[in-house]
Amino acid sequence: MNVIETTGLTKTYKGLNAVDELTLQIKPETITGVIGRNGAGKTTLLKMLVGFLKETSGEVKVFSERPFNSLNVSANSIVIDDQMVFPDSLTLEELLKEGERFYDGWDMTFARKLFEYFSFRPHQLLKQLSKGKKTTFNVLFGLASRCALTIFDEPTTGMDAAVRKDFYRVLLKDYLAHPRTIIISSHYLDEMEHILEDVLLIDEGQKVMHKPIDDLKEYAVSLTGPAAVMEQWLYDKTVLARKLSAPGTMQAVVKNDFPMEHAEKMGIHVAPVAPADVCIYLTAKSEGGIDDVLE
Ligand SMILES: Nc1ncnc2c1ncn2[C@@H]1O[C@H](COP(=O)(O)OP(=O)(O)OP(=O)(O)O)[C@@H](O)[C@H]1O
Repeated sequence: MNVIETTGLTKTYKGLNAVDELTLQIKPETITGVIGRNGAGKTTLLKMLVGFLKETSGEVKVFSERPFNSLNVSANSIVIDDQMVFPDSLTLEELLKEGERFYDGWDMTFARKLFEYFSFRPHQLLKQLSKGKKTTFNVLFGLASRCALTIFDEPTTGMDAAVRKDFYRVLLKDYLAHPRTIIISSHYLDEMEHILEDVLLIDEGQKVMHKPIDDLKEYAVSLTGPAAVMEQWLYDKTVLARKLSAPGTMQAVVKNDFPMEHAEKMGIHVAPVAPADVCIYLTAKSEGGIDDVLE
């Protein structure tokens, strides 16, 4: 049975559908990346999944229950984001103890190992930490909770590259040892694609695609060749983007649903397109880029 099921899920703010008729299913024991441009509706969706926000219409079920006001959903899920609110007066050590008290699956040994590895001190207060260290503590808290549904919303904001790398590594290792349903919303798909099983791409509140990461890796290819040949070749292809890359040469990104040898025979060079780039092309607002603004 699915851990998450939504049908026509919608959240409206003053006439704007932040999440718009979203229908989706997430299986247990998967790591799903939620990807989308700024304002796509990621946070709004994630907050509805854990019952922080009430849906405007449609249906959302988590562990077969409507999350809003559900004690069962709140005891078995956690959202890690930069708006996590912990009591100001508690030390980091006391916060770990609160985590242990609240979450049945909390692993204090694991929490303390991470605590030591990231050089936290027991008597520190969260508000005294730097931005990156605060995020790291939040992530530690989320990992140690071992919640059946663990959601990280932009978890790496403020972390330096080395800590981000550690985070992906410890998340994957801990997930393999203790499988659970994990959702990560992030703008860094390229950094974390190796830990994902599925990708949910949303744009303007709607689902653009929900696929295994391996399918996304093969979703599109980049073609480069003489402009005249390319023009002809592209007429029956699904073109995600195209541009003249040099005089007489055209580059295009197209859906990978044709035999590549045909293109190569025409003198067209075929190259893979990274999943992060596929997501950018699929949610691009127009054919141009920032350079057009400067012209
Ligand atoms: N409390 C609110 N009141 C009014 N509009 C809101 C509110 N929260 C979010 N929105 C709007 O809903 C849309 C989706 O916002 P959301 O925060 O879910 O996007 P996001 O994909 O998480 O964006 P980002 O990547 O920038 O964090 C945006 O247009 C945002 O302005």
